[in-house]
Amino acid sequence: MIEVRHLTKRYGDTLAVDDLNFTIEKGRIYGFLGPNGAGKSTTMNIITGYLASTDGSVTINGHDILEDAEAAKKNIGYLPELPPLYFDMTVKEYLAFAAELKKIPKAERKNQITRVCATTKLDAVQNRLIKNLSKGYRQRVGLAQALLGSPEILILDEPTVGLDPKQILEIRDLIKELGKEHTVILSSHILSEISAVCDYVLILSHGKLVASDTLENLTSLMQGQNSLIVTVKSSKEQLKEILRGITAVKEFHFMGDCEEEHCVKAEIKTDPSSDIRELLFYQLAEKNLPILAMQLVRLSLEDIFLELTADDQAAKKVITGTPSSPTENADDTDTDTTESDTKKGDNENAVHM
Ligand SMILES: Nc1ncnc2c1ncn2[C@@H]1O[C@H](COP(=O)(O)OP(=O)(O)OP(=O)(O)O)[C@@H](O)[C@H]1O
Repeated sequence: MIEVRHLTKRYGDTLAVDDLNFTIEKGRIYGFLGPNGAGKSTTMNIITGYLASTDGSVTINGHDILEDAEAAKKNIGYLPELPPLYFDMTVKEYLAFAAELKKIPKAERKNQITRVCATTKLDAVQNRLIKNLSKGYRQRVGLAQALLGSPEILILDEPTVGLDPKQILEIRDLIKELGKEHTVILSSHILSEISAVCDYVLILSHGKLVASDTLENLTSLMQGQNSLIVTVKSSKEQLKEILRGITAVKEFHFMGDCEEEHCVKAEIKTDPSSDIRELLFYQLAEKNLPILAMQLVRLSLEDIFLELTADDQAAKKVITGTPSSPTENADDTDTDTTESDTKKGDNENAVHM
């Protein structure tokens, strides 16, 4: 439906969008997630034909957004971050004006305006000046404008920014409703927003795509990134020997100083499906090495989002498609640990946290 290939945008020296590739399929609500400045608005402006790319292509239902702009744009309804509303017009006047700009045939305009006002629940304020509407209602006017012409795809840039909590819930409900009839792409820098509304997530960081998957898969992938933090009364060598013998241990590293004497603290990463707590307990007990503390840490969607978008390293960790995709980072980025180790004979490609 939408094919984005090698999309790149430079503003002078700033690389705002860096070789993006993704496909948007019909009938889903896509979340475009990333911190401020990640390149979300730039990408949306290019997809909707408001901005030219430096390189790469965007096709919408087979129509190139630059070469076949009119046919491509017919498929898209766009709500920009700052909708271009005319405050001195009434809602009805503004929608009539927008319908004309979209070249909707005159005979169809009235019906279309009635329909979009009903969908966005604007009936009661149709004759009010836009400047007298609340921000939530102005956002509905922007949405109504996007719905004119019955486009298959709706692209909404930060649709809830600046709204109060009640208005946010109302707009989210409206977007979910619209998702039943349209393919929706929604950008946000708020994770909870994406989790509440979308079923597929594209995470952008520094202009690059760092994750692309269903919300369900991303969540299970994240749950797979469990780690265990243990404090054991032993030497590093003794604990290393035991951890190297447990197949489910993918990697481990020693953490800072222990409060107790003669003990070590380590963070251990395991296979997604394995819980090694009991096994570790018995093996340590067999060697007379008491466990002083053990804590299972499950990463939340938020932790992963922060990890993926935190810094330039994020661009090297790409998660796409399946929950089993590797998330290894080949760089040694350990900063707050005193020593690190990986399984399988300190494989140079293996990673620690
Ligand atoms: N017209 C412009 N001229 C120069 N640099 C720009 C321009 N527009 C955006 N940028 C830069 O491009 C990068 C991406 O910006 P963009 O607005 O696309 O990000 P975003 O993810 O939408 O962020 P936000 O949520 O803050 O809108 C940023 O570094 C921004 O400063």
